[in-house]
Amino acid sequence: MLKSKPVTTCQSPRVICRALLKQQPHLFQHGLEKISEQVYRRQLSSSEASTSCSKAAVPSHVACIMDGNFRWGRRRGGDWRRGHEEGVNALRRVVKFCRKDGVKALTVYAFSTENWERSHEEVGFLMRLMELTLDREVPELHSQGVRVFFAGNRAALPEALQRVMLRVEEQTANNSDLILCVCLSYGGQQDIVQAVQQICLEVQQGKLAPDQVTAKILSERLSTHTTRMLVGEPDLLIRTSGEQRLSNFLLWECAYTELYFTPTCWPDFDSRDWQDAMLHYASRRRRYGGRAKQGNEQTDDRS
Ligand SMILES: CC(C)=CCC/C(C)=C/CC/C(C)=C/COP(=O)(O)OP(=O)(O)O
Repeated sequence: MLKSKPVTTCQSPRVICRALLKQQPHLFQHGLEKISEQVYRRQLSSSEASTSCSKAAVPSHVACIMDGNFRWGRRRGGDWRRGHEEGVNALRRVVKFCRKDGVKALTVYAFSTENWERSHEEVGFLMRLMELTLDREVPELHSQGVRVFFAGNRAALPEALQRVMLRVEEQTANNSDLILCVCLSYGGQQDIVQAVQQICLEVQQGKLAPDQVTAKILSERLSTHTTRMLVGEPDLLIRTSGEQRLSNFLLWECAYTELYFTPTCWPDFDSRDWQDAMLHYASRRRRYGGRAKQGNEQTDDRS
C-alpha cells in the first residue's frame, strides 16, 4: 500500500488541506475553509511553528494605518492624549508579533502630511511623543535586532525630532531581524511629486534621458525605497478603526498589496487581531494581474 506523506504544520493551509483531503476525507464535512482556519490558528499559536512554518503564508512586509487613537482616548475618559500613548504600546506589541511570525518589514503611518492640519496642541503633543518614544525605545529596538528607517518629508519636522531620527537610524543600521519604516510627515501623493521633481532635475542636468524614465526609476526615488529594496513592496496593509480607505498612504507601493480592515481601534489591537489579519492574508490568492503566480502557496494548486 502506498504511504501518504505526513501532514505537518510547516506547510501552507491549502497544502495541509489537500493532504488531509487525501488521508481523511471525512474531515471535509466541516468544509475546507474551516479546517484551513483551524490549522492556521494552531500554526500561529505555536511559537515553535511560527518560526519555522510556511514562509509563503506569512507576509514579508506588513504596512499599518494605525487609526483610531484619538477616538479611543475620547471614549475612554475623554483624553485623546491617552489614545496616542496607548497607540505607542500597540505599536510595540505589533513589532513583537512581526518578529515572532517572521515578518521582515513593518511600515507604519505615524503622521501624515494632512495631520499638520490638526490643532496646534495635538500636533505639538504628537511631535514630542514621537521624540520621547524613539529616544526611550532605541535600546530595546536595537536589542531586538530592529533596523529603523523613516520615510516622508523630514525637513518639515521639529529639529529635535530630526536629530533623534538620525541617531536611531545610525544606531540600528546594522540590524536585520526586522525593518521598521516609520512614515512621518508622509503623504503618498507628495512623495510621488518629490520623486518626479528629482527625475525632472536629473533630466535637466542630462543625467537621465526622458525615455529612460520607467516605473523602476520613479520607485527608486520614493522615500520608502530603502525598505522596499531590502524586502519588497508591502504584502499586506492593515487599517484599524473601521475606516476603509488608504488616506494617502503608500499609493504607489500598494499596487498589489492585500488589504485588511478591522473595526478595532489601534490602541486595542492585540494578538487576536494580528492572528485574524495573518489568517486573512493566508487565505488570499495573489495573482498580480496574471494567472499562474500564487504567492501564498508553496505549490501550484492546479497540480
Ligand atoms: C515613535 C512612533 C512611531 C510613535 C507612534 C505614535 C502613534 C501611534 C502615532 C499615530 C498618530 C495618529 C495620527 C494616529 C491616527 O489616529 P487618529 O488620531 O487619526 O484617530 P481618529 O481617527 O480617532 O481621529
